[in-house]
Amino acid sequence: MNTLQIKNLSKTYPNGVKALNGINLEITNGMFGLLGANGAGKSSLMRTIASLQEPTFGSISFNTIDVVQKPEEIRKHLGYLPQEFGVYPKISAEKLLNHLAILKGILNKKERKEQVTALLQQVNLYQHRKKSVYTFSGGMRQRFGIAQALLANPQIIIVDEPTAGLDPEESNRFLNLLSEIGENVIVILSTHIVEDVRNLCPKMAILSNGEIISEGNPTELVASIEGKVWAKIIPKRDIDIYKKAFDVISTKLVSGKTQIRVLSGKKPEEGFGLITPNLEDFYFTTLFNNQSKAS
Ligand SMILES: Nc1ncnc2c1ncn2[C@@H]1O[C@H](COP(=O)(O)OP(=O)(O)OP(=O)(O)O)[C@@H](O)[C@H]1O
Repeated sequence: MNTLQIKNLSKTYPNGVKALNGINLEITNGMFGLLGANGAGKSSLMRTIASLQEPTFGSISFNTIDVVQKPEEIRKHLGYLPQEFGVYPKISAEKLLNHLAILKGILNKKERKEQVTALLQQVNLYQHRKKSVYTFSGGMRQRFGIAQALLANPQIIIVDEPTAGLDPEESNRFLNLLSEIGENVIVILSTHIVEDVRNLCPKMAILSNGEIISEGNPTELVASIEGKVWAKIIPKRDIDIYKKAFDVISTKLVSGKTQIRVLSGKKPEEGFGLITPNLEDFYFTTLFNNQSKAS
C-alpha cells in the first residue's frame, strides 16, 4: 500500500497570491478526486506534489520519501499528466513515447520497446503509432498523455483536469482507462467536473481558496445532506427574491425553466419538493456553507 501524506502545506507565489493555505491530506491506493472551481488551487497542489515547485511551508511524504527534500526520488515513482502539455515535436507517437521512456530512465532497449508497445496498446493508440501526436484529436492526445504518465510503472499518478475539452465519448473512454489503472497505485484526479469524481473516486476532497473544505467518500458525503435539499421551478426574474429568503445552493435551467435548489431542514414554502441529492448538490452546499462562514 502506498501512502501520500501532506501536512500544513502552503504555497504563496512571488506575486503574493496565496494559492494553498494549510493543506492536510492522507491519500492511499485508489482514485482520489480533487474537486474545485477554477483558481481554487488544484494545479498548484498537483505541481507541488509532483515536485515541480517547492511549497512555502509544510511537508509532503510519499511512503518513506520526503518529497520536498528529495524531489528526484519521488520522480522515479511518479507519472504526471499536466493540464497543458505544450507543443509536441513533429515525430511519431511511438518515437515520442520511446524518447520520453529514455528520459524516465528506461535505458534497456528491449525493455523500452516492450513497454512502449504495451502502453500504446493499452491506451488504444497502437494503430496510430506512426502518426504525429500533434495531428491527434483531444481525446487521443489525452490517452497519449496517460501512456507517457504510465512509463516505468509509477506508484503515484497525477492527472490535472484531464477531461476538459473532450467530447463525452472521448471523456468516457479516458476515464475508463484511468479507473483500470487506479486499483493498485495512487491516482489523483484534479477536476472541476463533479460527475467524473462521482463515477470514479471512492475518496475525494473539495478545495476552495487554497483550503480543503470537505473530504471523504462521495456516497457518505451526499448522504449527509439527505432530506435537506428542496427544488422548485420559479420565474427567472424572482431568483434574487428567493436568494434573499432562502439558502439557495444552485440555480439551473431544467428543460428551459429555472430551477432553484435550496438547503433547508423543512419544506421552505409551497411548491418545493424534496429531492434525492447528488454529489453536485453536496459540492454546492459545501461551497455555500463555506462562503456563508466567511462573510
Ligand atoms: N505561477 C504562478 N504565479 C502566480 N500566481 C499563480 C501561479 N500559478 C497559479 N497562480 C494563482 O494561484 C491561484 C490558484 O491557481 P491554480 O492554477 O492552482 O488553480 P486551479 O484550481 O488549478 O485553477 P484552474 O482550474 O483555473 O487551473 C490562482 O489565483 C492563480 O492565478
